[in-house]
Amino acid sequence: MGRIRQYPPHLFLPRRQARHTAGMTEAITQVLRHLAARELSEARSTLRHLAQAGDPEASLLEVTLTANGTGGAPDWRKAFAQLADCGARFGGEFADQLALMEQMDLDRDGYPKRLPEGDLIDASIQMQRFEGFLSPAECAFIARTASDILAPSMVADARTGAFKAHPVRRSSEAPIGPTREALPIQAILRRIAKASGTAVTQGEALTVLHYAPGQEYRPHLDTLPDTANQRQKTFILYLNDAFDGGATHFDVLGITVKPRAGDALVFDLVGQHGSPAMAARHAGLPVTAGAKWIATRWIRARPFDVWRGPEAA
Ligand SMILES: O=C(O)CCC(=O)C(=O)O
Ligand SMILES: [Fe+2]
Repeated sequence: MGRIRQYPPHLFLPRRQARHTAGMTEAITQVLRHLAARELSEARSTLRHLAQAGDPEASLLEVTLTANGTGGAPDWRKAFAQLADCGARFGGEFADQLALMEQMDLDRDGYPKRLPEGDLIDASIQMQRFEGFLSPAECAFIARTASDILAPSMVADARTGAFKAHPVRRSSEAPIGPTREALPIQAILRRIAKASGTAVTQGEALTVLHYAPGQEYRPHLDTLPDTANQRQKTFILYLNDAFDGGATHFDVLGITVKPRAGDALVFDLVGQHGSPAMAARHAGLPVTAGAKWIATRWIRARPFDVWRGPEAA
């Protein structure tokens, strides 16, 4: 429903850490200014200086941007080595992230050593469910990465492109932008890529969605009406199940998927000739009690650069 013409600015804001000195705060602000202006290599060199001076917040951001290739070539191995080094020096968030990744059985490039196994639910849109795709700690980490920037979901007006609230989509959401893609998040993005048979570069920013009681996402197609790089697949992560209602319902196929914490669901959005598959129409049914948390990765036909904007790639 509607085309997403621009990302909200908070997509590019890192989650702030509490501990740093006044001088460091000023320096980090400089980095944020570079990022906002898309001066990515300038941001990286300022970060390098700060990290060398021993600033943990700058180091954490540098690790993230090194791994996802912001302002330079992506380098998981270098980023992981820096995270391990900071974990030994600072502990805290660095050590927590390393501990989370120790449970993941990753290869040297951050990919899972084994392919997650899915169950085929429907062959016409290659719908597969993965049981236990995420651990409880991973679910919590994803939700926590975006919980401070949740904002009401908006839909772009098809005529003017202006964002506005719309009853088709009543939820809160927050994209996990490139500055928030801590290594555990990037490892999960690689798992999603492997499970969906796509490249990690094809994904849009992983988006956390939160539904309060009464909220829903009415039947819709995830394909975009006007794009040169169409969405091919939707990958949904169910982060919790302590709520009533809120199933994912495919009205054309007559299939209802009951959310279970840690499960994942993937399905094709387009048919053989690249046109939208009506069978993929789906809804997030109204939540009747509790809060529903999911995260969605929409996967494009070709590489997609979040920094360059939704339709630049
Ligand atoms: O909330 C759901 O179960 C479906 C979410 C959805 O349609 C989407 O993220 O594209
Ligand atoms: Fe959807």
